[in-house]
This record gives sequence, C-alpha cells and structure tokens, in this order.
Amino acid sequence: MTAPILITGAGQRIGLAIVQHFVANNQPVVMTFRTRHSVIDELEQLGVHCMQIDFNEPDSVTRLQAKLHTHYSALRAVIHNASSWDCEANNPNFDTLFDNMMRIHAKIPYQLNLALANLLQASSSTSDIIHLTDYVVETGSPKHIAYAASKAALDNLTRSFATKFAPKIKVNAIAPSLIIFNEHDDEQYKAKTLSKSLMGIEPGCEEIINSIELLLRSNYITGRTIPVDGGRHLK
Ligand SMILES: NC(=O)C1=CN([C@@H]2O[C@H](COP(=O)(O)OP(=O)(O)OC[C@H]3O[C@@H](n4cnc5c(N)ncnc54)[C@H](OP(=O)(O)O)[C@@H]3O)[C@@H](O)[C@H]2O)C=CC1
Ligand SMILES: Nc1nc2c(c(=O)[nH]1)N=C([C@H](O)[C@@H](O)CO)CN2
Repeated sequence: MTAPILITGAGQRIGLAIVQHFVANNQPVVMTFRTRHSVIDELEQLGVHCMQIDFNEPDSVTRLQAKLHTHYSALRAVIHNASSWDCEANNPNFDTLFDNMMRIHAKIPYQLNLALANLLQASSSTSDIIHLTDYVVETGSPKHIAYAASKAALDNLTRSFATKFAPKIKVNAIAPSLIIFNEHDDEQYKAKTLSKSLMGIEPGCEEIINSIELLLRSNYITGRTIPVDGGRHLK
C-alpha cells in the first residue's frame, strides 16, 4: 500500500485543494485541520484521514506524532501548509504575535520534521518534506513583520533539513506571493495586489499543486525553493 502524504492545516483553501488533488489521483492522504469546516465530513467519506489538531495547544505535536505512528509505518511526504497570516496592526501585543508566528511557521515544522523523520525514512521511495514559505522571505514585509520573519526561519530550515536528511528525504520550499485572495479582500486591495506582479493575475491553487508535483517527481531537487510569484521580484 502506498504510504500517505501528510498535509497540515488542510481544512480550507490551498491545503484543501492539495488534499482534493491527491484524492482525485488515488494518493492516500492524512491531513490536519483546526476548525471542522463542513468539507471535513466529505473528505472523511472519501477515505481521507482527518485529524483535528490546533498547533497552539502545548501537546499538539506529541499527539500528532503518536497518532501517525499508531496508524502508519511510513509517510511518502509531509507538506507544511498550516499558517496564520497575522499582522502587527491586528495585534496590540507584539510579543504574543511574534511567538504565535514563530510557533506555527517555524517551531511546529521543526518539531514535526524531527518527529516524523523515521516514517519518511521508511518510505519505499525517496520521500519529501515541503515547506510553504512566502515571497516576503526575500523582501521582508513592513505590515507583516513577525509573519515574514517566521517564514524566513522556515526557509532556513529547508536547507538545514535537506542536508541532515539527504539522500533519502528531499526537503524543499515553495515561496508563493498572491495565490488566492481572502473573502474579505476588497476591490481596492485586489487591484493593488494584482499590480505587484508582472503577470497581474490571481493564479489559483493549481500553481501550488503543480509545484508540489514537480518536487514529488524529482529525484534530484533538494534544499531549494520554487518561487511561485508571477514575476513580482521584477516589478
Ligand atoms: N493564499 C495565498 O495567496 C498565499 C499563501 N501562502 C502560504 O500558503 C499556505 C496556504 O495558504 P492559505 O490556504 O491561504 O492559508 P490559510 O490562511 O487559509 O490557512 C491555512 C490553514 O492553516 C490553519 N491554521 C492556522 N493556524 C493554525 C494552528 N495554530 N493550528 C492548526 N492549524 C492552523 C487554518 O485553520 P483554520 O481553518 O482553523 O483557520 C487554515 O485552515 C500558507 O502557508 C500560506 O502562508 C503564501 C503566500 C500567498
Ligand atoms: N496563511 C496565509 N498566508 C498568506 C496569505 C493567506 O491568505 N494566508 N495571503 C497572502 C497574500 O496573498 C500575499 O501573498 C499577497 O498579498 C500571503 N500569505
């Protein structure tokens, strides 16, 4: 039986699209969600192993690690998608914001990579760790300072773990800029954001899925980042 792929924070948006892609391609999936969105029922009926995990809870990694080792003897890949795009303007307590950003974007992936390495090593083929970072790793972000710094930490983890886990486990990052807007985004924000890239579009989740498939199919790419940003770096 093919070892499953773990996707974190997959109850909505990009993570959900990734899960749905693997389901459509008969790739076994185990996913974590924090909020039980209505789609979780559908995913469970399709055979997706859905685990409720809030990574803000102190024992979340221990619980997830134990559950995965109970149910599985190997993992094909781990995709660190769970994220909180929070900002200083929405958080009077900057200390708490910084800790929250570093936890979800750097500490949790760090802990899970170390805790799940043996399951990835047990995969019948090479296995993969994929970090979802962000274009702002290159530039910083004056409105999302802690967020950008935490994604930069995740970016750095890519190279450390690529060296530590080679050659059995490949470790790469995908650094998107705009992929999909949020429901609350107004037309002014959308126009401004679209103008930031050369391509000027909201590309959709397929762009991330295509990058994931490229990494999963490679036997040679590791320690690298795929920028999925519409040429934003040239504007
Ligand atoms: N969307 C975009 O255009 C871009 C996305 N990215 C990156 O791509 C990835 C996917 O983006 P997107 O789909 O927009 O992400 P979302 O903002 O929709 O968040 C993804 C999921 O993370 C979960 N999550 C947040 N905090 C926690 C926590 N403490 N414990 C467990 N789960 C948590 C959320 O759970 P809940 O459902 O409960 O809220 C949510 O379902 C992210 O890493 C993001 O930073 C980067 C650049 C652009
Ligand atoms: N967890 C999230 N991270 C990010 C999101 C998001 O919705 N959730 N959105 C963005 C923006 O699309 C940005 O790339 C362009 O304004 C960044 N990160």
